[in-house]
Amino acid sequence: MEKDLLKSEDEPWRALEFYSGIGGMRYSLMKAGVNAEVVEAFDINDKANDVYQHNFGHRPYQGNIQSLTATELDSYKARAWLLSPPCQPYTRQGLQKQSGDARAFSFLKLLELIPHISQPPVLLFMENVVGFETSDTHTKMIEILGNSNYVTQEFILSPLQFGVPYSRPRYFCLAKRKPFSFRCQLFNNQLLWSPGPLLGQDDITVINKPDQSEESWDKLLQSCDPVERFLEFKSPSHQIYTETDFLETNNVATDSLGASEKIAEANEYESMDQYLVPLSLIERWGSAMDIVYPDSKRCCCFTKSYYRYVKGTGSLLATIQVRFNFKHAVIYRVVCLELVLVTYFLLNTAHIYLLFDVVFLEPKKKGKTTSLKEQCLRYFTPREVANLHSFPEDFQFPQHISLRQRYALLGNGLSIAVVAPLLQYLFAQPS
Ligand SMILES: C[S@@+](CC[C@H](N)C(=O)[O-])C[C@H]1O[C@@H](n2cnc3c(N)ncnc32)[C@H](O)[C@@H]1O
Repeated sequence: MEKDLLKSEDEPWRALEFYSGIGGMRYSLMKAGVNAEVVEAFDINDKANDVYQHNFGHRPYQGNIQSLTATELDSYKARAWLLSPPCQPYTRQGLQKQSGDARAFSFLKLLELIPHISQPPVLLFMENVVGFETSDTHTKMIEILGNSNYVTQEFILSPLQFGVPYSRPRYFCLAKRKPFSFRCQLFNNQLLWSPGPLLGQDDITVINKPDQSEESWDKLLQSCDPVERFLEFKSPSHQIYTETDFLETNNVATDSLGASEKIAEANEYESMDQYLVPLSLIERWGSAMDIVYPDSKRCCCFTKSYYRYVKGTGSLLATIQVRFNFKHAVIYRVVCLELVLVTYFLLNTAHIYLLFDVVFLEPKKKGKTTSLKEQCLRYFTPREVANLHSFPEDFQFPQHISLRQRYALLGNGLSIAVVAPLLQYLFAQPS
């Protein structure tokens, strides 16, 4: 084995975390339990860096990754690179300018530096949106990695495949520099849609695209926990701190200065009011909303525009379950019809026509919007989105990060439930 690839067994892998955001990759590395340390993280966004610093006690290098040089990268002596570059150049909703999009330049620059680094990384892990795998950036990445002696295995996986009721399929590229190799080499240079290899299933059938039949979809969803397990507020009632509650729970002397500011602060994030979906939005966008219930086994991907827009940015939670299904509709009409007939025989008056209207027209008038209004729709809270991204309980936002910023940072993030086993698989050495 080349001298520069060697490291003693108990020496941790030195890793660089590019596009570190709020630290999803670092949490995944911790969760994976591999012997690795992040020696530097890089992000241009100061708010993301505030959150990172708050949780890890280290402020990432704040600057444009595009301006890093081969000499600077060499100086970290890092053997593993973890990257989650911007997704916008490849998203279906975007312009799909791919390598022509300025937001792709820094990643392309890093790739181009690899052949010029005296000790290029031994392990490389990259995350992006589905769509990246057909882009010209992907072609370029595979070409550079191939020419630089790497072997790759690629995956498209979603938290749903790991028991989390959250649909967020993402593309992942795992690369190892030869003579390092993957535990199962059958999957070299393949795109896999199954977590099978991560679970030790080395069956060649995992290479096939997933079975999209309703039956296999149902089976997958049934293996997920209900959404309820990820909620911080389980009851529909609003939870607003009173001054006494706050003072009691925080052991604050009643005469202490600044208590009311603290209450206001607590209210800002503890109150449910701010999470309720306004009726005007329900009236306008109700039919386009993705509504889930506490017992649902799936919710939609939260994007960085969640809470700013309701359409296509993530699911909303119905806190009061009023599901008017076919069975209920039949029972409703039978009961009402009996009522009409009884009334007719008892009263035999013109009011009967009015009752007929109620029985037969009311359910039709009850459009989706009406029933949505009754369901007390609310946004998932940032903590709940973090839970669905499998962030640890001790992850926190510093107080000065606004609600919108919290959603935006989380929307850029990744699923630890998916990334941790992938990292475990990448860092494992075949015996
Ligand atoms: C898809 S997000 C990655 C989020 C991260 N994995 C997490 O867990 O939060 C991309 C991140 O890259 C940062 N970024 C984008 N372009 C950059 C550049 N040229 N230099 C440094 N950081 C950049 C953004 O600020 C953003 O935080």
